[in-house]
Amino acid sequence: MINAYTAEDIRRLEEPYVTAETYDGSLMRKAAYGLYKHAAQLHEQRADSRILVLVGSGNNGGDGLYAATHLLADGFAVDAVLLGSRAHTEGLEAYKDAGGNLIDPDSLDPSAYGLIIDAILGTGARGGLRDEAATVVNRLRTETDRDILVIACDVPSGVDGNTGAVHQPVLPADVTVTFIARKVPHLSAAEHLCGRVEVVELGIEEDLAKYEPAVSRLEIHELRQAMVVPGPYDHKYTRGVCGILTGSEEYPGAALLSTQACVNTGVGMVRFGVVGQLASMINLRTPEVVCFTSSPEEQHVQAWLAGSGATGEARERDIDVALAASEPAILDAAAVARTAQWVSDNGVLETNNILTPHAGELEEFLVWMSALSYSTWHRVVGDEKAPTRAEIENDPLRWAKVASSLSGATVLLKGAVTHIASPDGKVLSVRSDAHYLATAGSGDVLSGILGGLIAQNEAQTKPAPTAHVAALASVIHSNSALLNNGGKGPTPASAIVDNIPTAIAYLLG
Ligand SMILES: NC(=O)C1=CN([C@@H]2O[C@H](COP(=O)(O)OP(=O)(O)OC[C@H]3O[C@@H](n4cnc5c(N)ncnc54)[C@H](O)[C@@H]3O)[C@@H](O)[C@H]2O)[C@@H](O)CC1
Ligand SMILES: [K+]
Repeated sequence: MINAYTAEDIRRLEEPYVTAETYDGSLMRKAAYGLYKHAAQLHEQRADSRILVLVGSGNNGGDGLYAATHLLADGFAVDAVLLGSRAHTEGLEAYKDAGGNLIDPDSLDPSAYGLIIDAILGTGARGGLRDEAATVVNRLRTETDRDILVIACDVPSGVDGNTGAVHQPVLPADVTVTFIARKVPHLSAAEHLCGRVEVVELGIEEDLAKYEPAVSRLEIHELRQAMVVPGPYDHKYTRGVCGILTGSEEYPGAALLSTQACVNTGVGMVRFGVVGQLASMINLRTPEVVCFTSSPEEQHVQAWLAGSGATGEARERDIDVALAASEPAILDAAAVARTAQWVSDNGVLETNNILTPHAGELEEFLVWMSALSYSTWHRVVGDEKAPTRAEIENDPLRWAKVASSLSGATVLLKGAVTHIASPDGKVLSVRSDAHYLATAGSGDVLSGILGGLIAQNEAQTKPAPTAHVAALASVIHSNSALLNNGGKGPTPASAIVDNIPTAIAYLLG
């Protein structure tokens, strides 16, 4: 498991060391040395060009100035621009003593540089870049699209170290060098702005045990543990049965995609609750699916999937059956908002149920929760109003956690970085580089994969933790898209579905 902590917790961890009477500045020296080493290595790709260091007023700028001092000693051509109201005194002195050059922001010529060290704001930032710093970064942003590499010190400046919220303008980094441990932005909303993350240890990492990670990422061996692989004595019922109540006459595609995605996970059987004319369509596309027309309560399944493309009264009843069932349910699309009403009438769900909203659906869910379950809302959120979609997108970690806490269910909040929050407060994230995934139908495929994987786990005596299975589903979804032309071209939902078996085979190694 790879863990990330809030900037606040890391500051708390450092505090006793940096405020000790005997403190000799060694933490910053180690941090700056690590930054310098990575900068020198990255600069190899831009040999013969100059290095520009953007320096802010705090210790992040101090790291930048000390790293620049090391680079000067190695003979690199370095310029620094001071962009804060002041600069780290000893760092600036060391830089000047080494013959370091300070340049005026107005006379900055971006074309001279092959590498920028972004040391304007770190974990002490409040809000985004302002004034001259914002102007300079805005100018450089257009250049970095072309040919300048960027190394961020701790976090790309303008990114919130506690939440990952992005306050533009931000220089997207090729590499981010952070200290002690990853911070929230490195595994959350701002991850795509951080580039490759390098952690430099400062010798006080043992103290991390005193802090809870804010967000974690599963490694490949942990993902594999959540995958149920059949053995010689398995048969279709030991492999899990997933009951699917998706699609409608209005949206038949959601039913086609979710059932086929589920079948492609290797689940023992998919039972599909028919509405209208869906049976023939489903069976033409995926003959493996077993359709039923009786009440879902009469079916024996290990997991339910409901909500995707579900409109009309029959599907509304189906969503309520899935919510009330003792088996775990994947509650997608229309079922997300319905869950808010159900929870206010019946109390919270079990952890093994999974809500799978995108930010817009989560907004709707939270608006309903704040209106229908006000006392619970107040206990969890306080006096704050329900967030807008934009606010959720800027702090997905927090709002996924809130939704999980309010509903009792596991919440998988979809995005380029997907967050999976459990009611115990733990959050996993999954990064996807398959940006072509953002198309209609893609979510139906994810819900189908999730239904298949949950059903397979539930058929075991010891199922993997729900959040781990959700993370696995998200990874398989993204990898299935990447398998389509390496993710470099469009990946319609149908193409993702077709790649699921191969993505699973690759993941299992
Ligand atoms: N505490 C330590 O000993 C260590 C700190 N380290 C570095 O120090 C950084 C944290 O240092 P600081 O606490 O000084 O914080 P920062 O360097 O992030 O900056 C804080 C300074 O910027 C100002 N500021 C805050 N928000 C601003 C905004 N939006 N626009 C303009 N100015 C703003 C503040 O008034 C303050 O002067 C870390 O990110 C890391 O790079 C490392 O050297 C490791 C050791
Ligand atoms: K920075």
